[in-house]
Amino acid sequence: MEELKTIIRDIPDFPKKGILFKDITTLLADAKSYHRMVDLIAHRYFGQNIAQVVGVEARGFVLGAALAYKLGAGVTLVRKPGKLPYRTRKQTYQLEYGEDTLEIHEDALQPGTRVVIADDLLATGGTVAAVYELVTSLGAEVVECAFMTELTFLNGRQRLPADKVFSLLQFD
Ligand SMILES: O=P(O)(O)OC[C@H]1O[C@H](OP(=O)(O)OP(=O)(O)O)[C@H](O)[C@@H]1O
Ligand SMILES: Nc1ncnc2[nH]cnc12
Repeated sequence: MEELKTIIRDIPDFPKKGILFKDITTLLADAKSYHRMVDLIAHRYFGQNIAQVVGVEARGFVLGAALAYKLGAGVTLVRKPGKLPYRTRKQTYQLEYGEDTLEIHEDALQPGTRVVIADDLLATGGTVAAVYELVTSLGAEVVECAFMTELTFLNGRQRLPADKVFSLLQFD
């Protein structure tokens, strides 16, 4: 895991002064590291009847789609406002460096569908808490929220039930 962590690049003061941005593009571009990261996360959910992976725009799509393919699941998109064409549910939230809104199609998930929510990074947890709310409001069952990386010092996991968070790489 230490090897995977070193491939992630730190960018100070992006997108705002005081934020240390974890740039995962370097990990994604490295074929061996990207495949290893996806394989390690997917392994956790084999045999668990995951029907859908919910990917969070935009970086969450890169993990979510690969994970869904490995698990034989479908992909459900949670997108930034105004991008989904059909009727949507919306949730506004705070994240480490601002405020945003996310949307899901109101017919995207059937009640009882077993889902994994996938995103690249857990920081304050505002984003994933909003996605969790959207997904559960449709009646789906969240098996777990899976992240490539977690900034543990921001305590984002406290925004979710204790048994619903998994991150592959942690930064203290
Ligand atoms: O835990 P939080 O404090 O909510 O922050 C984490 C979120 O921030 C980033 O998304 P961003 O909104 O920057 O979007 P992007 O994936 O489109 O770059 C990241 O991909 C997570 O979704
Ligand atoms: N520090 C950070 N680095 C990368 N993505 C983020 N999303 C929220 N906080 C972030």
